[in-house]
Amino acid sequence: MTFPIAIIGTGIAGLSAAGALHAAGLEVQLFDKGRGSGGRMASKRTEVGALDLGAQYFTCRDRRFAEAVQQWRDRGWIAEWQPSLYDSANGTLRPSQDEQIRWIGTPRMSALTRGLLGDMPVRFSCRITEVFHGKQHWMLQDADGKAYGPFNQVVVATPSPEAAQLLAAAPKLASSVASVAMEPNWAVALSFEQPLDTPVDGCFIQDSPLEWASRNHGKPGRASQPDTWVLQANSRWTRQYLDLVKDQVIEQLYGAFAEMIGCTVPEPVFGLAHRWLYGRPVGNHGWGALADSSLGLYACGDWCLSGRVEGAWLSGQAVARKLLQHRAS
Ligand SMILES: Cc1cc2nc3c(=O)[nH]c(=O)nc-3n(C[C@H](O)[C@H](O)[C@H](O)COP(=O)(O)OP(=O)(O)OC[C@H]3O[C@@H](n4cnc5c(N)ncnc54)[C@H](O)[C@@H]3O)c2cc1C
Ligand SMILES: NC(=O)C1=CN([C@@H]2O[C@H](COP(=O)(O)OP(=O)(O)OC[C@H]3O[C@@H](n4cnc5c(N)ncnc54)[C@H](OP(=O)(O)O)[C@@H]3O)[C@@H](O)[C@H]2O)CC=C1
Repeated sequence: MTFPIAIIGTGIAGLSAAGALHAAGLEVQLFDKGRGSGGRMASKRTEVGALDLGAQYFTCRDRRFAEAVQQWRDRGWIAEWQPSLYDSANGTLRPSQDEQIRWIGTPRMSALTRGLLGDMPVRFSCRITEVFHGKQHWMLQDADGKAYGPFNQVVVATPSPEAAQLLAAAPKLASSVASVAMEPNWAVALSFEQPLDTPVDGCFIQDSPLEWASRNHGKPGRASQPDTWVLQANSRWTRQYLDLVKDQVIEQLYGAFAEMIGCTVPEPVFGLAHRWLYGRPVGNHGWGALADSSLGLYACGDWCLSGRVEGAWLSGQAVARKLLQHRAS
């Protein structure tokens, strides 16, 4: 008997895998602990509009990814962002324009994952805590003790530390997954009553607690928002202040931003902090995806390739290929 394939995680990796399996005629069932899709590409809805607190944009180097990106653009899910780019090092702010094409979801980052999800079946606000073998097939259990299944295969598309726990039924696979550590990042959004008097749309930052700052409302589709900026702390600073209360994180990163941006920065009228506990994988791996195909357990995510949107999407494609090849063999 055939049962659906469970996919845990509706970030870009999980949705890439789900789309490829669905296109191959297989039935999938998605789960996510979040209230919507996107994971680290999600946008937070706030009183000042939807804010991209995770991925800021994505670039495209792989030919297969380039084809998908063109389709997404044609469907209106993404648009090219042409920021006025700067860099800041040793307190010096300089223009740093380049030729790179940068894409963003429009009118918010999560528009892309909403589009990819389409009408595939999904259960949100459902934190899976266990993947276990029933009589013959895989079952899932959530944090409330509710069971789901049976499933023929399970694809775990979460950050590596969460995936390692879910894959405990395949110890060798779980130990490979657990070998990829992930670094945290604090992200802060600040809104100002009047637009800041600066030409900067995005800035790569060194020698500061911050590594990136960008004008959220300057991105395509977000013009109706007040002047809102997203600031991202580097992993070193984040590790040091991992448990700082949010108000203090906002205050400190506001201070670092005001020092860096080179114009008067009034008190913000809105501030929000978000901690990404598993923001960025340490190192790049050329794995594509990992699996114990004989057991029917699979894993994908940015941590299998590069810690970027493109790496996550490619990993989702790789896991789907592995699964389809095993079914065909
Ligand atoms: C602050 C920040 C800035 C970034 N900026 C960029 C950028 O500018 N450009 C770029 O290319 N990349 C950027 N990245 C990286 C990019 O966001 C990721 O590489 C990519 O989104 C990862 O996708 P994923 O599907 O592998 O994982 P995720 O997006 O993390 O998706 C995993 C999903 O699994 C769900 N999940 C986890 N555990 C469970 C569970 N137990 N049960 C159910 N669901 C679960 C989560 O809710 C999540 O939706 C950034 C990341 C961060 C944190
Ligand atoms: N958890 C995380 O915070 C996290 C952040 N990530 C950031 O994602 C972007 C995307 O990386 P990608 O390789 O797709 O884009 P870029 O080519 O734009 O940037 C790569 C790095 O190259 C430097 N860079 C690029 N353009 C410029 C420029 N015009 N001026 C100066 N520097 C530029 C910059 O690195 P450094 O700051 O010099 O170290 C870019 O970071 C990228 O910003 C990641 O930091 C990815 C994953 C997780």
